[in-house]
Amino acid sequence: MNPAISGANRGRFVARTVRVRAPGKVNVSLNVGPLRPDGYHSVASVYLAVSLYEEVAATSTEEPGITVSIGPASTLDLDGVDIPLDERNLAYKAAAIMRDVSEDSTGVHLEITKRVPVAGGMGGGSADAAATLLACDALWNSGLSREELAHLAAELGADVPFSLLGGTAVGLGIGDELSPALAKAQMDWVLVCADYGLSTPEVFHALDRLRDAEGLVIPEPLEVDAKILQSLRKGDPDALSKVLINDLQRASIELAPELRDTIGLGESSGALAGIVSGSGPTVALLAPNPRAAEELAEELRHLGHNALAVHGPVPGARIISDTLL
Ligand SMILES: C[C@@](CO)(OP(=O)(O)O)[C@H](O)COP(=O)(O)OP(=O)(O)OC[C@H]1O[C@@H](n2ccc(N)nc2=O)[C@H](O)[C@@H]1O
Ligand SMILES: Nc1ncnc2c1ncn2[C@@H]1O[C@H](COP(=O)(O)OP(=O)(O)O)[C@@H](O)[C@H]1O
Repeated sequence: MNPAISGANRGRFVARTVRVRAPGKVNVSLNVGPLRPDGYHSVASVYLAVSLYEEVAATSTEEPGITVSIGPASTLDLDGVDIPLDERNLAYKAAAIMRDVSEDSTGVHLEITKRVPVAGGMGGGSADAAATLLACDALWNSGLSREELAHLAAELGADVPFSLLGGTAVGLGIGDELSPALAKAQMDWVLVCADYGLSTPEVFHALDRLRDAEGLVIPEPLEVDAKILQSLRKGDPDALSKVLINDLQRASIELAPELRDTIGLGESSGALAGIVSGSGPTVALLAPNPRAAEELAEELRHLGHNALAVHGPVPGARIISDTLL
């Protein structure tokens, strides 16, 4: 039973806050197949969870309903950035789904601490959804297994199951059919964040247009290059740098041509290789070691870029505190 309405507290509402953090991701490889009748594209991707985290604090409220706010500890400049706080917010949607499957649900307020660039190709909204699923599961004692939560996650978006799982994983289907992959060592990256976003569906459409114009037909089933998994398994950044691939990259560059320069600048400043993360516009630069990543980030910041050293793999969504107020 929910501690807020149990035992000594019966009859008196006691609010409880469950705080969860969930990572953003980089697609180390992303192969994209043809457009499917349901509007999605089949993909084969290797996801890597990186040390840039969203946090969701879910607080039970006596008033029924779901409310969402952006927390003051957010590190993004959110001026002019469009994050809906109503039922269109992915965290709101996740809480609504959990409410439907929980017997002991209450009202809930979700405070999101945003650190992953919005519409940046790093799955920030998906991390909020994954964190909210886990937080509401705890808050309402729903007792769902990780597998059941992953099922609900897939209803919320292609990237949401991975933020729940974390680590390194191969994603097939639309990216939601996950198999964990081994990664022996941490890889070091520098994320170069843009001050604008790209719409994921628009980037997929741009790729379709480019391929149609070329008459390019992608054979299926899609597969992940075994060399990607070998280099991750060995923890060999040099080998990994030679096989990074993102089919969406040229579409992102078509919509935001300066991304090509950002990758070039990173590579000429010491990165082993650079790649657009997912649909972009965040650029992920692979560094040979943690120190090189810090130095590269510093150098790029000096040149006026918003650059951040991170590492991965890191774990998926985790509860970090659970407090009765
Ligand atoms: C491209 C990727 C790579 O990991 O990440 P982002 O760049 O968004 O972070 C993902 O495939 C994005 O996943 P996610 O952002 O969860 O997508 P969803 O909300 O489910 O879908 C948004 C829209 O993107 C397009 N979409 C998404 C996934 C997919 N496999 N094929 C698609 O065509 C569809 O137009 C869909 O309506
Ligand atoms: N919790 C949320 N955080 C960020 N964006 C959200 C959220 N909920 C809905 N959105 C909408 O989803 C879009 C894509 O968000 P995001 O997950 O940050 O990007 P991406 O799909 O590129 O990884 C945003 O432009 C925003 O309008």
